[in-house]
Amino acid sequence: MDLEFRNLTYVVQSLGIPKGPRKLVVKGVDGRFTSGQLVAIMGPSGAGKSSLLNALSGYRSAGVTGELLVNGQPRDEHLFQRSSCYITQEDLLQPLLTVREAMDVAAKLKVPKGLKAPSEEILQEMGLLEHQHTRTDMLSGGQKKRLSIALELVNNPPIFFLDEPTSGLDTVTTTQCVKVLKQLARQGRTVVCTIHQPAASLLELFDQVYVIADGRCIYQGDTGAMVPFLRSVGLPCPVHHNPADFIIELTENPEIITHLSKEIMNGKLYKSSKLEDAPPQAAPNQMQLKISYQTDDFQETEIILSNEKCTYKVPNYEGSSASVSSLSSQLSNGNSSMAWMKMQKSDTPGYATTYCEQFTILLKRMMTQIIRNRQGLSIQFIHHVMCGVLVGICFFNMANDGTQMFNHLKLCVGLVIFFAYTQIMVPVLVYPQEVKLVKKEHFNCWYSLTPYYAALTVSKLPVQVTFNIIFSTIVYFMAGIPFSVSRFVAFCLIGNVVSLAAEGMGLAIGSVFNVQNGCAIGPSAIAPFLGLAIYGFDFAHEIPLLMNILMKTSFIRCGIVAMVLTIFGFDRQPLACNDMYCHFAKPDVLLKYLDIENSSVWYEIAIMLGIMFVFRSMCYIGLRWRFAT
Ligand SMILES: Nc1ncnc2c1ncn2[C@@H]1O[C@H](COP(=O)(O)OP(=O)(O)OP(=O)(O)O)[C@@H](O)[C@H]1O
Repeated sequence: MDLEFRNLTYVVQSLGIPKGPRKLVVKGVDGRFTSGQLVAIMGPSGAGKSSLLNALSGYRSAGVTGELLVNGQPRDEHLFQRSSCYITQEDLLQPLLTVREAMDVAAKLKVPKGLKAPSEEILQEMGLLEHQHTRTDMLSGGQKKRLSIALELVNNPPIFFLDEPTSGLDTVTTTQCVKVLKQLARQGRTVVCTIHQPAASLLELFDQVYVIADGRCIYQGDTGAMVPFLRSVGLPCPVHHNPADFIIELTENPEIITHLSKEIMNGKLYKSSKLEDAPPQAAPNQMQLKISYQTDDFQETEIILSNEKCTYKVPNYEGSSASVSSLSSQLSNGNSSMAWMKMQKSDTPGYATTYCEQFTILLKRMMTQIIRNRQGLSIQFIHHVMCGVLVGICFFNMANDGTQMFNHLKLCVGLVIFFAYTQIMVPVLVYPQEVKLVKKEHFNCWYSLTPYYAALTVSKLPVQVTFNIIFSTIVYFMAGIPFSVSRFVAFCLIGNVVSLAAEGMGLAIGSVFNVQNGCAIGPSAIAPFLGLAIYGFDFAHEIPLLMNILMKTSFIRCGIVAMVLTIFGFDRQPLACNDMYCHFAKPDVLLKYLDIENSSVWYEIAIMLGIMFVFRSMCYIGLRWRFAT
């Protein structure tokens, strides 16, 4: 597939706020990347390489304007997303799975039922077959990079975008990696990657170079034509100097950037080494270097030479009905686009599998990862048991003592805070990395967000609920709360609902705001809810209406009220009184004193579930919105 862009501009909000200052990072560039070519986007740091790649691939869409054409036709975003893949600079691989398992999950999600993905061949080609039983987190940097490529190869997309695939790799591994990319390109794919400053030997492996500086294109053309171009504009590259180093050194001078950008018409021109290599008599003037593309209609592209015109038909973007025998043969015989067309036949628009299949595959993957995370499980187990025993010791056998009214309240508040803080830490620690991974997989059309979100919620429940029940049981019996089935069930249920609501709040803040910072502020976001809860137990004064309404939004308050109602409700008998007079020995007195005698445990739990639902919906919408921009 040929990719063409015209007057491409990318504007970002410098401070990340909608009405904040804007910065132009890609400045109306043109260019064209053809199938079968390995293209390097080069430039100094901060030039806009990643921004250009993100804009071209669709990984970023907010702030991008300009014309994007695929095979000469305007780009259909959904179709393009399905036909391309984006490999991030960071190796985002699912942890705790072996190479083979990761490949199998990718194949199940990306290849429609009935078609067999050539996982074995791909692993063989990528040199990973002997490491197929190694866990992804144990692989070396180069192997991780090759696995990232292998995972995307299972459905054989015709366009590959890679952001700095060689960063962090040594020279030998870098060369191996670029050779793999070259092989992919030779099989008929369009492979575009950003690269910092390649060595001369590495640069030669690229077919085409696109150099960007200060958001403008300063060179576009065949790799071999770069030095002659620089010579022709009065900037000869010294002999024995690496051309990549030389052109990047030139960008230190803003005037040279302007000069080169004008010469290459900000990417409208393509420098061909064939024309450069042509004998002087075949090039009577320098105009033959200036080639531009014009599309009169969606079927033809005109290449205008100095005074001659040649026209060629572009292949049809929407597809072909040609049948192909087997996918693996297509992989090796180079008919990448055809193979891809065949892979896309599925009942679910946009995805190779149905939502139900996606949910099942993802749930299985998540459960496997949870079970294999022995260290995490052990830490959680010890944490819950230790905290349960400590809380139990603090309030040992107090639950039936009519003189301990304040300690009873402290126990209820303490329990709710424990459940809230324990769960809100989970998004803080895990979510930022998880979101990056999901964004990559979702963007590369592995699955939709809905089944992912459903699987995420369901997969965590068994472990979360089990640990909460362990903690609750220890506290319940150590504190000496009288046993009744309904009281015990409500006691355990409250803990779980509070923790789910707190986790939902952490996820919602993380999704709506920046994921890293959002998750980090999650724990402090509990504080206002706690404040409202404590304010609500103001025995002396009338609570103003506004505060009353705000208090209703505090899931912490709901949790505490439900906890008090559980411990002192359910027809509880009067508490033991070892003093002359115990004002709160009768449970009804305490409930009346707290002004909650008319409330019910199930009502408070229902409100908490409602709040949890709102938080989790916010998280889902926030994620959707983030991924869409
Ligand atoms: N979301 C953003 N908000 C603010 N500035 C941004 C954003 N994205 C990119 N920029 C700015 O745009 C410019 C280009 O960034 P980009 O990451 O594309 O550069 P790069 O050429 O890939 O650099 P490097 O090689 O160092 O990764 C930089 O000055 C960067 O600070």
